[in-house]
Amino acid sequence: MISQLPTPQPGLLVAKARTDSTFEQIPIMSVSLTHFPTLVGLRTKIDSDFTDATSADFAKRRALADRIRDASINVGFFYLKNHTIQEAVIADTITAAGDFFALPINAKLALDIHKSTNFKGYTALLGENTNPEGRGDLHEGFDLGWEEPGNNAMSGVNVWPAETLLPGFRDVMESNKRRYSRAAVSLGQLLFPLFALALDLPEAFFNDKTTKPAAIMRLLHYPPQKPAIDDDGRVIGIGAHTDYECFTILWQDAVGGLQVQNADGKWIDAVPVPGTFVINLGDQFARWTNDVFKSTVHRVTNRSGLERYSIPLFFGTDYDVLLEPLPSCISEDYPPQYEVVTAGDYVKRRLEETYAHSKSNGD
Ligand SMILES: O=C(O)CCC(=O)C(=O)O
Ligand SMILES: [Fe+2]
Repeated sequence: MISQLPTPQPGLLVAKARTDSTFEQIPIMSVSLTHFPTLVGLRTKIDSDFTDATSADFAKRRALADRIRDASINVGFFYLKNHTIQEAVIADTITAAGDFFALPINAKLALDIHKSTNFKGYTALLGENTNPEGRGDLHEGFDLGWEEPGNNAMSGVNVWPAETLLPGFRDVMESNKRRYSRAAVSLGQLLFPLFALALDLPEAFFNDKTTKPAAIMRLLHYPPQKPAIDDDGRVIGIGAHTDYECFTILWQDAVGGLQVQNADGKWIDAVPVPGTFVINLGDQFARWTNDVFKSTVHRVTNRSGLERYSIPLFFGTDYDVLLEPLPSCISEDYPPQYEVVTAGDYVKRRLEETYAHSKSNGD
């Protein structure tokens, strides 16, 4: 495979990186998508207080990218507001998710993710074990992706409940007007140039590496956790983990429970901030940046007594892109930390590990 990296600027970012990520708060960024008219289903929102992610003024884009770099180096998480995904699209998606999870268990298990060859479908309570030291995660999920032709492990068709069983569910997830995933993928495509700038790369650096949005979307439902179920601390909503792709766009409801671990091991609450998404970096970026950008450990424990819903959408690069450390993230004193693998092989391996412990469910 041919290396796609630009001319080396050895060590540049290593020098800028602070590695003592002892953050106590998660920063809030704003993007205003005033120059992004092609997005389907999005409202254009103008807020002059905020730097425009697609401003014609490079200095504004640079300033936003600098803040994103700071968050990426020191926290690995930030909130994004002024994202312009319509509240109605989010609301429709969450209502449909609630209806799906309210189906009888057998109807859901008919779509068990273990039956799928491309990691699509339903994950039962305790079906996933995100932290290998855990005993299973106390959430159920439904995974879908982009049905674009492809020949890799994650591409291919989605699975759906019968229309008679759950009228309108597929339409909400797929129709252009109501589709959350399309809007969120567009938002992700807006973020890639900012991340490139944050890495002192040409803004178009990721364009030819993200030609098929390798985006997996999940509907997640966390029932309230009773104390008894967590006696040994090994069953929580989602066990401590890092995400696998470049970054995640996460919508969370107002219930709370997401926590992010800083370098002291302290768990910082990612409290729900109305009107925002949580953006967090994943392992693909950590590998590309030789850990200069942090793929920060996080978990969810839902002790609210309420049902919690969230929608993560994971953005990776195309399957065959090599996760090579950027020259700016290597120095003589700081050599490459990871073996070079393709983005797709990495994600596939992590997905297989995540579901391995419940494999017999789908047989
Ligand atoms: O539900 C959440 O808030 C987080 C979900 C998550 O971390 C994941 O799916 O990787
Ligand atoms: Fe995660």
